[in-house]
Amino acid sequence: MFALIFFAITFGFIINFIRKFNKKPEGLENIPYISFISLLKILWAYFQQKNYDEVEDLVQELIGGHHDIYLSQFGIVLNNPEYAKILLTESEDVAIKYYSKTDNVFFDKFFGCGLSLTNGDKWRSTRKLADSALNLASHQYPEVVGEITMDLFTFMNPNLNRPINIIESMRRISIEALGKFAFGYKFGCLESQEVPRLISVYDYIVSVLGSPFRLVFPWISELPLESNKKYLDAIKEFDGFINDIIETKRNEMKKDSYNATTTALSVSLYFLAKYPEMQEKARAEVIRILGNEPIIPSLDQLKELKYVNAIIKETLRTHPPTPILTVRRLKKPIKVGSYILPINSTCMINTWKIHRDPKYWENPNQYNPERFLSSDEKRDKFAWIPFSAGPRNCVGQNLTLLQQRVVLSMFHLHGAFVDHTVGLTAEKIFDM
Ligand code: HEM
Repeated sequence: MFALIFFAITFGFIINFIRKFNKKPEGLENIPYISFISLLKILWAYFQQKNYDEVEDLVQELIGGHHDIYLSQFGIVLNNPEYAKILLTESEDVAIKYYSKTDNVFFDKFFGCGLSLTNGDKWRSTRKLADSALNLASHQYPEVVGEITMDLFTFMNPNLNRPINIIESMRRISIEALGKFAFGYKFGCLESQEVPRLISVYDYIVSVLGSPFRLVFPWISELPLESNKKYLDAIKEFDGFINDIIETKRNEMKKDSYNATTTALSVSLYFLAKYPEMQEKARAEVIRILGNEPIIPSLDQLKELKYVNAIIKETLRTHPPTPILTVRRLKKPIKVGSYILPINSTCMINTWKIHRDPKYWENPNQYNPERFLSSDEKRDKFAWIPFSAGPRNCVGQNLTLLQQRVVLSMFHLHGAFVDHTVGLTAEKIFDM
């Protein structure tokens, strides 16, 4: 009897839980909706390690085709450049960046209160400082990245005619560039094949943070589990390490910024290896502007590399490292198209979908840098937003673009490279 009552209560609790989560919020009835059950299907797809494109196709199937807007358990997702423009250009009085106080202990513990996570006066003053510091320093950045790329070639030299792991190499460059630039510190990633301890700790933290289950059930992080303790210890170790390098710069850097540059560079190199005709065209441009000697390009020379730049832009279009961006909480209702989004809504922008919208991009799934070369580009400015836009756009945009131009051009000067991979795709690199 007792067991029966227990079973009935538990069953009732589960049904109530599902009904509560499945219910569409009031005021948003006209927006296509991903129910809790559908969300479980999406989680299942993640669990099966489906790539980003496949998950997006599943979302589309679940909401019955392409929609400019849909509602999920995490908030309202905008898939349209005009809607993105409205949200991204709103002031803080209307749409506030929604990270500053999450309920996710795990997230807050790692990201602390750095520039990307603050709002109001604190954000304004830090952003002003960061903008001018990065602007000033960006003149030296090509030299910094160039020297590190030379170090990479020396590091690779013994294995020159053997396949190299390009993602690992780009990662080593990006970490060293960040270390040298931000802290004047050498991590030693280009001295030994071993992955430095700091990096393996960082990878572990990111893998826990990225777990879809923790996103859906954030309370898991509050439980007294061994895995939670391990995570908190890893953060202590990571922060301790950074503190040891230099105390004051700790919170100024966006801790995941080097990852985005690594992904972008790896995807570009993958496509260049896959399409030799593009590689040839890029190499011809690099040799025309830099000559045939292994040199570090100057800022002026980098500006002239139009085709290399188009490759970088096309990669950031097809594989934007932040595919869903800018979570905002509405402090006042806003109107996008025919929809009124109510106060307190959580909104985000689906850059991945916007970058592949056939209304703005011809053959959107085709990798084609040429589309960025034509001078009569009439496309909506908000159809290409890998760095977001408006006041909260990426502060490191110029820096990463410089780094990518330097590395790609120096790779072309170093020699031809071919695709040695079997079954690797840009999607797989992107999901790594
Ligand atoms: C390919 C490389 C990169 C991409 C695609 C990228 C993308 C982005 C995006 C989309 C945002 C807005 C995020 C949001 O609102 O949700 C952002 C913000 C930010 N990024 Fe980047 N980023 C890159 C590299 C970097 C680098 C190298 C740095 C550091 C030097 C950096 C520092 C920041 C900071 C501090 C913010 C927050 C700005 C603010 O809130 O005012 N990023 N980035």
